[in-house]
Amino acid sequence: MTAISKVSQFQYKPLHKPNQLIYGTGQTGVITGWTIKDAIAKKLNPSEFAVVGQLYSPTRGISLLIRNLLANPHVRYLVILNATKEDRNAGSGTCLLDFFHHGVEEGTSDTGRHCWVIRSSIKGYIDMEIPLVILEQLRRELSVAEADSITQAVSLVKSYGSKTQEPWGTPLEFPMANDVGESGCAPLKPGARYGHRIEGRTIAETWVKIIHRIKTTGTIRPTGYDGYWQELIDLMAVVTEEPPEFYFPEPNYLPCDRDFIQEYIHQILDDAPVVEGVKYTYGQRLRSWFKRDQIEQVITKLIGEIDAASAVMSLWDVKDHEKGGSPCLNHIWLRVVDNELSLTATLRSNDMFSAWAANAFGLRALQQYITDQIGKRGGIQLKMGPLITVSQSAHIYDDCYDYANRIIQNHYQQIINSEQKQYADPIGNFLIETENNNIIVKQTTPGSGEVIATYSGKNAMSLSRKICSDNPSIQPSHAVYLGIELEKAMIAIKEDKTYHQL
Ligand SMILES: O=c1ccn([C@H]2C[C@H](O)[C@@H](COP(=O)(O)O)O2)c(=O)[nH]1
Repeated sequence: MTAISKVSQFQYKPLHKPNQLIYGTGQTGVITGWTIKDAIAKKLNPSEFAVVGQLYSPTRGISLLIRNLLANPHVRYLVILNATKEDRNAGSGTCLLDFFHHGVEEGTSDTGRHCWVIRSSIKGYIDMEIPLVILEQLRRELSVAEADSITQAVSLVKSYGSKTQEPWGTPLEFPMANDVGESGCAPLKPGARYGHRIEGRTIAETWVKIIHRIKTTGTIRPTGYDGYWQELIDLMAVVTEEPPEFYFPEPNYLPCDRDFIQEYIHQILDDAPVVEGVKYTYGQRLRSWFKRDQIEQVITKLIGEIDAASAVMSLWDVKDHEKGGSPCLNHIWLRVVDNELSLTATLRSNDMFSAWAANAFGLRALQQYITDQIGKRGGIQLKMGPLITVSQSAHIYDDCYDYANRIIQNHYQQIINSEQKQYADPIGNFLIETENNNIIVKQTTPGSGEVIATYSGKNAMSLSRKICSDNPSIQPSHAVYLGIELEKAMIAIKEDKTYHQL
């Protein structure tokens, strides 16, 4: 191809995942894995890149990426960032590089779908609807480079940005098989669609539980962005003990890191000028959009009236219906109970895999700021209460399913096991004894062990049912344990043996 001398502006037109990409007007596509796409985009001028996106899944994501590249033949360069351990673990960048270096062969996916299989040690598939000759052409026409750090990726993009080339062909689009996205990822278990409650000590722990809940019982629905997501409606997450310095697991399996969060917190706490074409920031909505500083308002409100149930901040503007890109975080409410300040945030739409953790860290920083300011200015020393998020559409996009499944596989059971060992059911404990051929159950408070209810009877099933109906929020593992113990007590009475609670 001949280089053209005039500076060109290209518009990237994605066929898939438009909402998850960052666009520029250049000719270089930048692909990251776990590294947040914004982390690289913010170091570039939009004229230097065509698109920046995160590729999570070699088995589903690469095919969509290739479809997008075929629809945008002005993209002549690719920079694939394989920077972190998580990027390399995921393997999607490596598999994509292998596609360009070694090509594909005909085969079947793990679920038996006929497809192109990438010649790579990592499983990666491309839809059969794309002809081989086109894939071969794409491999020839694009210059592909791997970067092992953000700095290297940025300098590669900048070096490509200085060259301008003609598009290698005309945009191409290929049919999608109907089953893409919907089949093979049906919820594993039936369950309620509305109003789940999840609690965890830290954001990291709560996140794993959220991912598990949505992946196992969420409903699969079209996203409106050429894809599918799995969704629960009105999912409440309660984070009880996130430490002030924030907890990041080692190695960090969250889709955000400390550096990203340090930057992100400013978007929530600090005002930002309104710039045409630039989306809202939460800080702007809170500090100035409505011509009021709402953060200041709630601090003043609570100092003046610590029991106020009206410490509200609103981010939704009624004009948001008139244009796209409305804020996902809409309402924040603060409440002081027993000298602790809780913060409840309502998000109309929440990407629980990629965005929730960052949203939660940002909100926790806001909660900390308000707690500190009430202390400093009002002399009222409050403890940090829980952070509560209510995610109305709580979803996981289909291109994150592979990662989500891996997170569940690697971390979920461990978290549940350690929780179950703590026997910390907020409804308290049950002390079981037998007396005169009766089972006696005393319910005690979790803290001081004060007896708050006594149940007695001969039948384990009736007693279990009564206790569960009186305590509907009993933890499932606690209920199971209770049932087993009551049954053992009943058998001991029948066989005239001594019963000891375990
Ligand atoms: O702070 C944010 C901002 C965005 N999103 C996600 C939710 C949706 O998946 C998508 C926004 O899409 P719309 O609802 O605006 O179309 O981004 C979040 O989860 N948190």
